[in-house]
Amino acid sequence: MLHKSNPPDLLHSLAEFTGLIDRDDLAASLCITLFEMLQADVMDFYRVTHRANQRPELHLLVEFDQQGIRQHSMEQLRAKQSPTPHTADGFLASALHSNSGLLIDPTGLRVILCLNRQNELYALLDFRLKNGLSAADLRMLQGIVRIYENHIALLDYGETDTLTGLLNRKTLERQLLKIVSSLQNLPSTEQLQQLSRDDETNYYFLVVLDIDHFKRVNDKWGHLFGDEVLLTISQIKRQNFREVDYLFRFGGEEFVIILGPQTRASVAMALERFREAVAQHDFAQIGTITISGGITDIRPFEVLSMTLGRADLALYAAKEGGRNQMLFFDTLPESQIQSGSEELF
Ligand SMILES: Nc1nc2c(ncn2[C@@H]2O[C@H](COP(=O)(O)OP(=O)(O)OP(=O)(O)O)[C@@H](O)[C@H]2O)c(=O)[nH]1
Repeated sequence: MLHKSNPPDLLHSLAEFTGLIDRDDLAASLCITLFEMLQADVMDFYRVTHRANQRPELHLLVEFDQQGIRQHSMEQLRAKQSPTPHTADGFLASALHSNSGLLIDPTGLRVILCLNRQNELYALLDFRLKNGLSAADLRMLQGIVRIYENHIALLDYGETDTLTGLLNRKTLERQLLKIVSSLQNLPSTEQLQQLSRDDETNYYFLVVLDIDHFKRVNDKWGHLFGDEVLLTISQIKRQNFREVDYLFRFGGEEFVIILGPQTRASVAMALERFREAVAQHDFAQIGTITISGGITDIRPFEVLSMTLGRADLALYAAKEGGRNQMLFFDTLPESQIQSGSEELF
């Protein structure tokens, strides 16, 4: 039985969460709405991530019980270097593989809601109740889930670039801010501030990518062909990176990727694989296209323009050095950094 059956209160809660644009805040707000509405003992919100040919992974983002609410973000979980997915018990595991929107265990006191995004499982809400739910309660729950899913779809629409479907520039600023904030709360902040990078530690990296001689493509084949190249490269990018990597179209023919936390070597490997996949792709009529990239680590206490500035310097060096290559900022000679920094910072 619904604990809070007062429609104005429920409407107020719904209005609150549809006013939010941050997905972590949205998850917490949904939990608060439902926790207040149901006679729940415990409520857990899991984000589900997918990788090609692997089982979906669960990440516990919100825990709510009689002690209160504990909220985590994907960035916090990753920055703590504990991206280890949550181990699912039997009921959670069955929810991961079911197409149903709602699962109720035989006692009627444990319920899992499946939240979808673009026909893919996006999150699971697992709650334990004091009393079972009536048919009317279930319909109400399903309605709230649909409002949440529609809101996520609208947020996606506002955060993506229409041509490529990648995240847009506005979203990059917000995402970087979240990562930088999660880094500055770590005990190892000092080490992350140091300029030199070791091979074993995991860092976040930002990469700026630029299509080589793209103007020639537009000039020779026209903008429609140019747009097709942008689209194809975005698709190759999606196939080569994980769902948890952030892929942005920064503007025109420039792309940004945020990777991590991972080692320098694994970033180099992923980017090399992507560079090769583009270089080996046969672009209809046009033939071969290559890309260049500049890579830098993301440091605590810095703003986007500083991170981008370092990556841009490395990209510039990659172009100067013959294109079709990815360069780390910290491999540039001091003279190149000095002269570039004067222009950029
Ligand atoms: N088709 C298409 N072209 C775009 C878009 N945005 C930017 N461009 C084109 O991208 C080209 C960028 O050219 P430049 O910055 O001069 O550099 P480039 O030819 O790529 O050469 P390098 O970067 O030095 O290798 C210009 O011709 C822009 O018009 C877009 O959305 N669609």
